[in-house]
Amino acid sequence: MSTIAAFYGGKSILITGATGFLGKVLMEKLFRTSPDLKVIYILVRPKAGQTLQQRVVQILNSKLFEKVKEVCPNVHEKIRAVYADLNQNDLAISKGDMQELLSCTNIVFHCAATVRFNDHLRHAVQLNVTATQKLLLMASQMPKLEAFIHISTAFSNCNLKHIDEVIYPCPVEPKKIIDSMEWLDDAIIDEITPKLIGDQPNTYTYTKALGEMVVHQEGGNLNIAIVRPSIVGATWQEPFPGWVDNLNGPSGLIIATGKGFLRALRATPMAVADVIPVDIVVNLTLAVGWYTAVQRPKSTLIYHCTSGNLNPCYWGKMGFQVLATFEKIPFERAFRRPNADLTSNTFTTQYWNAVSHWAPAIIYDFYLRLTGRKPRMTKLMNRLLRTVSMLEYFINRSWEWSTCNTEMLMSKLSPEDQRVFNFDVRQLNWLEYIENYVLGIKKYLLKEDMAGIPKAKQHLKRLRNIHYLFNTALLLIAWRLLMARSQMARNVWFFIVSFCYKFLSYFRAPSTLKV
Ligand SMILES: CCCCCCCCCCCCCCCCCCCCCC(=O)SCCNC(=O)CCNC(=O)[C@H](O)C(C)(C)COP(=O)(O)OP(=O)(O)OC[C@H]1O[C@@H](n2cnc3c(N)ncnc32)[C@H](O)[C@@H]1OP(=O)(O)O
Ligand SMILES: NC(=O)C1=CN([C@@H]2O[C@H](COP(=O)(O)OP(=O)(O)OC[C@H]3O[C@@H](n4cnc5c(N)ncnc54)[C@H](OP(=O)(O)O)[C@@H]3O)[C@@H](O)[C@H]2O)C=CC1
Repeated sequence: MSTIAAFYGGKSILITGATGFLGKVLMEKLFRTSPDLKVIYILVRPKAGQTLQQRVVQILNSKLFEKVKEVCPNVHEKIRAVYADLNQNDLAISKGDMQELLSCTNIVFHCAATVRFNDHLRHAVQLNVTATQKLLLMASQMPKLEAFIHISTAFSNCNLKHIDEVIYPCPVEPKKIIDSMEWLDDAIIDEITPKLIGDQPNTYTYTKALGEMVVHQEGGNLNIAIVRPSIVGATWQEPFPGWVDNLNGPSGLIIATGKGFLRALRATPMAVADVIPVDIVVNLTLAVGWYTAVQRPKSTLIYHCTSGNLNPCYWGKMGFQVLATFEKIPFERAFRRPNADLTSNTFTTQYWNAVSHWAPAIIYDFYLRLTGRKPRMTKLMNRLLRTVSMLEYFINRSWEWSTCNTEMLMSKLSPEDQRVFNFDVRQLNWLEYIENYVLGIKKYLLKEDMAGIPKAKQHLKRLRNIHYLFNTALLLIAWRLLMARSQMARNVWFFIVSFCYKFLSYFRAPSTLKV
C-alpha cells in the first residue's frame, strides 16, 4: 500500500485553481489513488454562463475522470464547490462556507493564478500576490491544517541563469506593490510597469516571484512548501498519455505548426526545452504535501519540478519530432504543409516571416476577396506572430535549476510510492512523449477523429503539389521577365545553353563511334 495514498485517506483538502489544467489533474489523481479521502473543497467562480455545479459536472464527465468514476463511484459527493473569486479582496467566500473551510481543512493546494504573460499588473498582483496573502491568512486560522502547498513557477527568477531552491529577494517589497495597486490609476501603472518588472520578461513571472516572497514573509508558523514547475505539458502516463486541454506552453504553437500557419520560429535549436509533463508535477506536488505534513521541515522547502538537468530535450529536437509526428498523424484541413524552420538570427526570422507567414496570408486574403468572402488570414497571422513574440524569451535561453530538494524527496519515498507517485523525469522518453503529446492535442484539444487521418494525408499531398506548382510557375515568370529585360541575363543564359550543348556533344561523339 502506498504511504502517500494512505496519508490522503480521510483528509479534507482545499484546492484553488481546480478548474485549471494542473488543478484538474491534481484532483483526478487524488480521487484515483485515495478514493477514501473525506472531501475536496474547490474554490470556483461561475464562468461562461455556467454555474459552479455545472462546471463541476462538466469536469467529472470529461474523459480525464473516466478512471476515477470506476474506483470512486461517489466522487460527485466528495467534491464540494465553494463560490469564490480570488479577484475580490475578501475572496467573496460566504461566512458559512468560510466557517466550514476554516474548521475542516487539513491540506491546502494553492494552484490558482493568472498565467497570461501580458496581464495588466493590477490584475496579476491581485491574483498572484494579494490572493496568496489572503489564503495564507485563512490558512493561519485553520486549526487542523497540516500543510499548505503553493504552486509557483520555475521561471519566477528567470532573470537569473542558475536558480537554486531558495527564495530570492524582490527589488520592491510585495506589500508596497500591493498597497500601490490600490490607489494608482491604470495609466500610471502602465507607465511604471516596465520599471517595476525590471529584467523580468512579463508581469506573470514578476508577480509569481512576489507571490513567493509573500509566502516566505507571511507564512508565519504554517507548514509550507513551494513547488516550482517549468513549462507544464500534456500527461506522460496518467491517467492516460497525451491529455491536454489548453493552449498554454507549447500546445498552441504545436497546433499553429500542424495547421500550417506557423512555419518558422525565432528559437535557439540548442536551448533546453524545459517541458515537464503535468502528471509528474502532480505526483511531486502530492509527495510534497505528504512530506511537509508528516516531516514538518523547519524551513519552507522549495522543490524544482524541471527536466533540463536530468533529462534534457532541446527546442530543435522537439521541433523535429513534432514535424515527424505530423507525417504520421496530420491535423485536418491544414492551411499549408507543416514545416519548422528554427533560427536564432533576427534577420533570418524577418525573412521567414515575410516569405512564410505574411506573403501566403496576403495571397490567401486576396483570393478570399476575389471569391466574395471576408479576408481573415492576415488578422490571424498578426495575432499568431504577436503570441509568438511573447513566448520568444523562453525559447531562446537555457536555465539551470538545482533539484536537490526534489531528489532528496525521491530518496525518502518507498519503492511503492516511487511507482505510484513517480516524478523521476529520467524515465521519460522524449520521442514517445512528444508523439503522444501531438496525438493528445489532436484528440482532446482539436477533437479530431482518428478516422480522418487518410483524408488529412491526402489534403497534405494536394498542398504539396500546389506548392511545387506555385514555385515552378514563380520560377518561370521570374525567368521570363529577366530574359525580356536584361541583355546580361540573355548572354548568361545563351552561354549556359551552349556550354551544356557542347558538353553533351562531347559525350555523344565516342558513344556513336562505338555503335
Ligand atoms: C515553426 C516552428 C515550430 C516548431 C514546432 C513546434 C515545437 C514546439 C515549439 C513550442 C514552443 C513553445 C514555447 C512555449 C514557451 C512557454 C514558456 C512558458 C514559461 C512559463 C511557464 C509558466 O510558468 S506559465 C504557463 C504558461 N502560460 C502561457 O503559456 C500563457 C500564454 N498565453 C498568454 O500569455 C496570452 O494568451 C498571449 C499569448 C500573451 C496572448 O494574449 P492576448 O491578450 O494577445 O490574446 P488572447 O489571450 O486572447 O489570445 C489570442 C489568441 O492566442 C491564443 N493563444 C493563447 N495562448 C497561446 C499559446 N501559448 N500559443 C498559441 N496560441 C495561444 C488564444 O487562444 C487566442 O486565440 P483565439 O483568438 O483563436 O481564441
Ligand atoms: N501551465 C504551465 O505551464 C505552468 C503553470 N504553473 C503554475 O501552475 C498553476 C496552475 O496553472 P494552470 O493550471 O496551467 O493554469 P490555468 O490557467 O489552467 O488555471 C488557472 C486556475 O486559476 C483559477 N482562477 C483564475 N482566476 C481566478 C479567480 N479570480 N478566482 C478563482 N479562481 C481563479 C482558474 O479558474 P477559472 O477556470 O474560473 O478561470 C483556473 O482554475 C499556476 O499557479 C501557474 O502559475 C507553473 C509553471 C508552468
